[in-house]
Amino acid sequence: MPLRALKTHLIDTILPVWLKLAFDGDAAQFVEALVLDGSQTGSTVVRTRTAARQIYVFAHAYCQNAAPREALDKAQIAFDSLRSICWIPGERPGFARSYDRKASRVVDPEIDLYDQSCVLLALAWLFKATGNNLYKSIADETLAAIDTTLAADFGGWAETASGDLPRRQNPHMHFFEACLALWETDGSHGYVTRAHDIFALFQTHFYDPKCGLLREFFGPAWEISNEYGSDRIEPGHMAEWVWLIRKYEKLAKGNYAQLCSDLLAASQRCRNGSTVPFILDEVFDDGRISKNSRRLWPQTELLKAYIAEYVAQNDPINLTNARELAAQIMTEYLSHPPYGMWRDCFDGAGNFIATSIPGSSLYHLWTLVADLDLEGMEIERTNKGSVVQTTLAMPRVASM
Ligand SMILES: O=P(O)(O)OC[C@H]1O[C@@H](O)[C@@H](O)[C@@H](O)[C@@H]1O
Repeated sequence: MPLRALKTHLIDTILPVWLKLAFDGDAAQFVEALVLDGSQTGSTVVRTRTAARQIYVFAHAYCQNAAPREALDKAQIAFDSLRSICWIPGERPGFARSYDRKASRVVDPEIDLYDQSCVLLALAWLFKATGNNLYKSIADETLAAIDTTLAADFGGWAETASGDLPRRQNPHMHFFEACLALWETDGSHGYVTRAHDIFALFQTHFYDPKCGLLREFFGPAWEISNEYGSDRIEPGHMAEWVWLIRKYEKLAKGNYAQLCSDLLAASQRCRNGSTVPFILDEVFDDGRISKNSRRLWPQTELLKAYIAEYVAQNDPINLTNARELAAQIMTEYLSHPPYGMWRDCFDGAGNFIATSIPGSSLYHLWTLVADLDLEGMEIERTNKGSVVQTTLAMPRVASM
């Protein structure tokens, strides 16, 4: 029962182990990454996005009754510390991109839409977990900062305050994710409007219907050109959009079944051989491999897409794919020492090549199981493979 095993492993083992090993009590902050033996002896620089994502995980897990003891306290302390160090007030406000958790000083003052988005996601769930209106008002302040500091021509937001190129879809995707979370947890008009705006941007610029692919990089007015790297495609993001669009579809009461099915098929094709269950980190739009490696996070996004498609369509193929991929993720990425950690990256030949255990992957693992309602998804089989419980009940997705 691989989906159940994965969910159990995440909640019973990975969350408590990570909370214990990756929270630096002296600095009141999570780490960017652990070194391969599971210790904190690496760099003390933390990206705002990584800190915010870990805060989000434990706040959301608290709401799902899945959090270890002290998780919400640590998430709140970490948010206080993040805000006190990284918030840059003034005419162009926002959260700085990274800081040194030991020295309590900003390292990279750039204001990046990606970081603001991860902070908003954390705030949505801190607000939901605690009911404290302070988090809601900081979310509104962050949204206003995005509109002020990252205002851009040609639709969407500038990805950075300095307006560097190429333009990127990825920060907009995470802004979309945060707006959906705030739509669900708070329902404020501003977040609903932004979610619609970003989805419109997806339809007009990010998704290229001519080739059925999601573009990552663009020119200043969303031009598609190899000069800006528009030929580089990330299969994990195509799967991630499937999961997000299925969430949006429910909130906005739309129907994007064909789009989701096309995106998932495009993502699935990006493998190094048809028998390999894992997708690659990056390919070119003509199918050539541009990065012959596979991190953990694209695999969790592919699994989320299979599950989202199964839940939306009750399509047994997606359930079979989900179970098989869950089993492979457990075996390849999650079953090695140090206990409760993950192996984050492999090369094309299957060699383990990660040099750290990045905290950003905890977010991908958690979002995989957060809404996973196993009822109807795991069927007991006898040793001979005959099905004991024969009906595939339509799974319920836990509401927030
Ligand atoms: O590369 P790090 O920061 O570990 O992030 C892990 C990945 O998270 C995903 O959500 C994507 O947005 C990727 O672009 C990103 O690479």
